[in-house]
Amino acid sequence: MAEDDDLSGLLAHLGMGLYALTFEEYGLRSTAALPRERTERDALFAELGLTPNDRWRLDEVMRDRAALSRFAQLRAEPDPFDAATVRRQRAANEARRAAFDAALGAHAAAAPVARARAHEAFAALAAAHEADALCAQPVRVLEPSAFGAAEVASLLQAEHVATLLRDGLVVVDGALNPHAVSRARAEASRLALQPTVQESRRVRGDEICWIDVRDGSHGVGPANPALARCAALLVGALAVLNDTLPRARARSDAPHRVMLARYAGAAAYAPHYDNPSADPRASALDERRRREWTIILYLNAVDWPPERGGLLRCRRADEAAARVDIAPVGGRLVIFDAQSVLHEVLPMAAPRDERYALTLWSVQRTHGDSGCGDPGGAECAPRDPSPAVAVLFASVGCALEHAAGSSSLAIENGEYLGLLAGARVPCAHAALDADAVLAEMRRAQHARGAGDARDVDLRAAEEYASAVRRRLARAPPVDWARVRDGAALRDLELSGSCELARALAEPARTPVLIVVLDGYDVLHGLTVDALAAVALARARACGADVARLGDARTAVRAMCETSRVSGASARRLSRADAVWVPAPNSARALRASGTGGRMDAIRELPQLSAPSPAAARAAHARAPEPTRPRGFELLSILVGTDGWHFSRKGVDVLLRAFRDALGHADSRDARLVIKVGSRTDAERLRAYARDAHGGELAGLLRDEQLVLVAGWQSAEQLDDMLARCDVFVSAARGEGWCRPLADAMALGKPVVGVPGSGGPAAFLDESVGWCVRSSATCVAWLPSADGARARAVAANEFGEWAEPDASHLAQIIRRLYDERAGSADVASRAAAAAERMRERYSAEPVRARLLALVAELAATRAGAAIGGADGGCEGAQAACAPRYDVLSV
Ligand SMILES: O=C(O)CCC(=O)C(=O)O
Ligand SMILES: [Fe+2]
Repeated sequence: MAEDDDLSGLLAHLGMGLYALTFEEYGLRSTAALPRERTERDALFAELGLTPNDRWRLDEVMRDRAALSRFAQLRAEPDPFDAATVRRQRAANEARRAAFDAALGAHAAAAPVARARAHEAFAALAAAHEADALCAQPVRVLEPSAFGAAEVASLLQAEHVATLLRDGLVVVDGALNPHAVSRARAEASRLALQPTVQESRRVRGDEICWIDVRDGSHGVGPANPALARCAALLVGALAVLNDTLPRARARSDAPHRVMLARYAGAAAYAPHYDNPSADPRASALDERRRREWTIILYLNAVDWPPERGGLLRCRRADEAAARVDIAPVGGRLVIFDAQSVLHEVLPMAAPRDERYALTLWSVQRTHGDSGCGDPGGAECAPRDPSPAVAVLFASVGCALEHAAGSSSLAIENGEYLGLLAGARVPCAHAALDADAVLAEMRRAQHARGAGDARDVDLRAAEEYASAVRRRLARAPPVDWARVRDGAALRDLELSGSCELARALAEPARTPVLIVVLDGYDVLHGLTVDALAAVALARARACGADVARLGDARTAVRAMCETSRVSGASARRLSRADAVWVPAPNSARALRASGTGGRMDAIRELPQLSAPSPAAARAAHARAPEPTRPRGFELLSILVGTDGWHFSRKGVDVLLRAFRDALGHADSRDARLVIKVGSRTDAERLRAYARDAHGGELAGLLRDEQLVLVAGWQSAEQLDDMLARCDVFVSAARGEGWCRPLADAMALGKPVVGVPGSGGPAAFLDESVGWCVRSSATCVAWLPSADGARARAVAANEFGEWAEPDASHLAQIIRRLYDERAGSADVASRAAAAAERMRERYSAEPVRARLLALVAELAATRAGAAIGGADGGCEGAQAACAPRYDVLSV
């Protein structure tokens, strides 16, 4: 009965939550969803074993509720916008509400079914998170280090390896002397460790950080020599193991980092496999699937008795009965098969006790990896050749943005190219001519006839092309050398003798050319087909094989800063074979915009946030200073201050919150530094601060608390600005990603941001920064910088973005100012931020993701949809005919 009660109680209590998720699954946006109170929700989440990521998703559902109540208010308020817009908005909201109510009715009638579905949905969520874990497990394959191997060789004997192969597990004691163990433990106890975000505390109670095997450093922190020595021991153990394994057994590689874990008191780790390949829910993309051996070194007292607890309990997969409990004795080395040994960590007896372990997971070699020690050996049997892929990044907007003084597209293209080139994938970059693309659009339309022009908005394309023309005429030629990783772009710029053409000419294999276009161009009116045709013509002009070009696949890198884009833009995007977006909010926005068939090929490709070593050092030198002789600096970075950018970046909210928090006599040493685009942008913002709201903000200018930095800043200068500030803040309403926020986190800066704005929800939460509360609001160009109430937009066109809570932001700013002498909380969130960014968005994980996407695209037949229900092609014709005619330009 208790169970029944439990169930119905849970259902009554959770019922709405379950509905919410089910609705979301159906693409319906729900209102009444989860318990209102945060504590209640947290209890519920804990009960369901949900991770913080799940919570974000569910909280988003909650925000929908806020959106609807805001719409209800709108109805009562005098029209803030023009009457027709509001009428359209209301009609859309009524329709949404009606759809929701109908669906709610249907689901209420089928509560048990809903519950079962919700469980499925949770399972799917869990699986999705494991896919996300791809980003959390970067792998850089090193040559097995010689350091440590010699000492390990005498330790790890042939009989140990025999035991390992027989039982899947071996324990080697005394791998490290007690003195070295206690030095490493002392270093470990000084590091800021964090719970993992993937698992709930119930599954896994330890706190961890990743240690660089070269110098024992953690994030941007200093080297830890004793830990480095332990890491070298682990790497050495792997090298010896590789040397001793029989020929038939595959070798595996050392990772570039090892995991330090601390368990305190009752913290435990539920039974699991370190390599989840056998788990049907494990995502195919989960990098943990590549784990071969788990090698653990314990850093505890050398006389740890079993009664003290904290035992590692292992079971072989095939012999459930053969259980072995291993005490975490200092200097003890445990090696086991990551795929077949089920194991758990038991709690310790004393609540205040602690236990440290350093773990290395060796990485299975994949097809095409180099480093195979014995080319004739059985483990080196020939494998499937990797597809011969060449990748061309082509963009109009890249040059345009550069000309406008903002270089983010150029930076990103440069970075992605750098990553591909580093993996020896032939690639190139082409800055396209907007007028050529426009001409191709006209030609194609003429050829097709006017009937097929649904998504072709020639007028928008013409406007865009002429904006590009005007801007480029005024700007100096693109100087790639000034762009971060510009060298990669410059060297790879498509030119007379290009590597791309050579790769495509390779006769032995069928190469696949993947053209990556910028969503920016497509959103502004250019079509994927026309962009691709011009890009391919460029490739042809430098000697690429025409017949093979026609089979090119296209991917568009796109992001959305609102919860929808126009239907026409979305349809244009959906002409690509895949759309790569930085974060889930863009995927949701595109799906919500009715993009049609190919939109199941939306994939996440995060941006890279890898600070230059100099910036990382500068930021680190700045962070722990106990006193701040030069006051307190809050930094924000904007693209521009025209109505759209001003509103989107929440500049009004930021200024107000800063004034409320720190515009007082006791905090005049605080400055808000805002980096804007051009000098005009700076002037506009200055005028706003002087005049808006009856001059309430003017004091910030008078007291020099508001500092504006305008004009081109090189990547180094931007890094330097980020490194120098005390806190980075974004008050944005809508973000596709928010690169400056991500970069500041990667530098280990305390950051404040608005997860509700979209992109930042992918990487910002309370464990790594400060989150400003927000509620959903319809997208409108709110009061622009020049004071005019500019355009309001039909909610149906752009949907919603976030309205940050200015008083909450002010509270956070004040608190960070008060704690600027460096509280443990500030330091630990900042360190966790650096670690998270390194785990997910440094070169290795982003490269792995990019390569996986390229491989996925290459594996599809031309014209076939990726990831579609049938996985087949859209029509026989599409599958057989080359997708593109190649122009002769
Ligand atoms: O610390 C241990 O004994 C094992 C920890 C573990 O199983 C893991 O981190 O995967
Ligand atoms: Fe484990």
